[in-house]
Amino acid sequence: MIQKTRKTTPMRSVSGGSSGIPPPSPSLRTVSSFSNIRRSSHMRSTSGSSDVSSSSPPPSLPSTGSSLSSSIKTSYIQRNDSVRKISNNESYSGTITVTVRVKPVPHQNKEVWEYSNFKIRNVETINTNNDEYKFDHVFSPHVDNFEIYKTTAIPLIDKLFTGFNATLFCYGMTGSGKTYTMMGDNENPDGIVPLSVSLLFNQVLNSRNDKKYDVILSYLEIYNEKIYDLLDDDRTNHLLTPSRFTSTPSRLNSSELRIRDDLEYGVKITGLNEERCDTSQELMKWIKYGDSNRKTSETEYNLRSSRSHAVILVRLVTHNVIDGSKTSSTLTLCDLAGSERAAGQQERRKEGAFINKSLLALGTVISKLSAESLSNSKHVSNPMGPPASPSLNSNGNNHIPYRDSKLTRLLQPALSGNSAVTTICTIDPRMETYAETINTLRFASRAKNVSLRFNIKKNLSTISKSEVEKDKIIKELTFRLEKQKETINDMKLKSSHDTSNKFSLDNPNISLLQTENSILKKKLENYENIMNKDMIELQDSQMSEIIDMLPIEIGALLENKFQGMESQIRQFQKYTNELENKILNLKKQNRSLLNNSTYSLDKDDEILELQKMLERKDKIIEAFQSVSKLRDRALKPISQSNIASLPQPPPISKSTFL
Ligand SMILES: Nc1ncnc2c1ncn2[C@@H]1O[C@H](COP(=O)(O)OP(=O)(O)OP(=O)(O)O)[C@@H](O)[C@H]1O
Repeated sequence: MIQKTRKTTPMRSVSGGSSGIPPPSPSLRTVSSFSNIRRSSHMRSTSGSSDVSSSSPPPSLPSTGSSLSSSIKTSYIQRNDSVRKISNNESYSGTITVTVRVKPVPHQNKEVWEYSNFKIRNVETINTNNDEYKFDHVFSPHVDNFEIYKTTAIPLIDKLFTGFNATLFCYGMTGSGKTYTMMGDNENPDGIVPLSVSLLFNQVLNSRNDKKYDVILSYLEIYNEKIYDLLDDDRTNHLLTPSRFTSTPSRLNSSELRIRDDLEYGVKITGLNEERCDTSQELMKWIKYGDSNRKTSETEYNLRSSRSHAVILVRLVTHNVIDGSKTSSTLTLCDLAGSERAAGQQERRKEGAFINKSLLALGTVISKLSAESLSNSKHVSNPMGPPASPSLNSNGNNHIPYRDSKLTRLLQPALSGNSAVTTICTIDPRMETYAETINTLRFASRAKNVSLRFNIKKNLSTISKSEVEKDKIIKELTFRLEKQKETINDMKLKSSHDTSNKFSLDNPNISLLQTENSILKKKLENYENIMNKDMIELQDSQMSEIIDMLPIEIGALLENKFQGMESQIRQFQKYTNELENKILNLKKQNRSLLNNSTYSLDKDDEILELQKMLERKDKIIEAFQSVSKLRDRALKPISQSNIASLPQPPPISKSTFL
């Protein structure tokens, strides 16, 4: 495999001196946590000191290349002034902060924000024809990004600096202004993301001397229910083609990342690149680089619509110089893809289906959390009622279907209460989008009910020694594996050019390396399995993902086949049990006849004949069952969503059958 070509700059320690430790391979991927990414592929840090290997974006990207590769990085940025002090065990609890932003429409009367279908009553209230919705803030169309940033993002950055995770996501139909809110546009480039990044670095640079900070960026997208790294170098070469912003799938080289549960951090994304940034400009260049990798195409309502959910993760690691403690908090900024009606083109329809499916999953999660919160608050407000249970909703059902989509899996830690959460719901007020507006308002009002169930905990550094050691082994093995793959490739290449056939493909050196390589691979898998404590669960979820990906007809067919088989097996078991009993009885009778010296061989033949006959009948029953199941299926297709919840068939033991 060809090694990635990302450049590295010399490492520097806190004091500015070089550590002498070689930088990790830029192709190494790390295991990162969504809510609390705990390692950087380009940073090694121990308490009090750190060795940094910084990297710059690939040189092929003109806007990000030269200035970054030449920039000198320091490991920690000194603080000069005070950041609000809070104790380490302080916790925060609250509800999701919900704001609604109405997109301007041409020729709108700027005095009265009244549309044919709804009215902005005041800064907190929207009235539709039938309902009244209350939110934390309602922004009229004339309000600019800066105002929205002040109300929504500044409080989150404050939280971040006091050690809490903070999450902000934009939700709304396609073209309603999510990307505009998050990133701005060419005319107004200041969206929430650049403004927040700038504030964050401002705080870092003006902080007190007793704290040092690392700011580490990851950027991913969820496209068609797959997670991709937007900072992945592998994507650049083939993505920098004219087709980048078309709907042609362009992920030939980039690999899908896996998400897994993690006891400590909620969820982790394996292999996500991390970039340590020292300035807001540097961080924004990486984000722009990631944006250029993001999937966009044209929808009915947006010429350049985001076809993926984009998630920016900015991790702030705070090192307390005085007591040596380390706190890590993550700012998560999500620009979700917009919901839309079915598109004409097949590729687009598929994208739309995935987007709608994941937004539906998010809606369901929010709805369940909302019902749960309301139910709990009723219990709390009624002292005579049953005690509030944080994990049960009004139906006594505590299942929140986070696993129904990658998006909800990613947001699970935040929505389960390990982060302060703000959502900005954007609406396009035109009559033609009324149905979507109502959907968005309903989503927003449910989100408003969600109280973050558990107190949001600060993330003090608690990585165990064994975890660190395992990580180290995995890194080393991965590195060796990559190196050996390279050597094998080199040797193969040489052998194809070498007329003396010194390096022929059956060269023992190559075989030896290949064997060694497969052993390394096994070792690596083994270690990854050890790390991956919930491997079985993951495999289950992978299975259900595969089922989810299947076209609905195949899903329904499989489901019917499955049910048919299940029913047949049950009937077989029952039937053969009866047969066994009959035959046992006959044998008993025969034995007693034998004892009475009246035994006849005819009886044995009768039993055998009976067995054969029953076997034939089994087959007939089986055929009947298949036909009847197929008929049932044709008459009443079963929805795909039932597939996952089907019970497992009873175990079949050979002895059950004759
Ligand atoms: N508040 C606003 N003021 C001015 N222009 C806006 C505003 N909101 C959106 N727009 C413009 O509307 C168009 C669509 O907006 P945007 O791309 O942000 O929508 P979106 O919700 O991200 O859509 P999608 O889900 O399809 O990606 C853009 O040209 C954007 O500049």
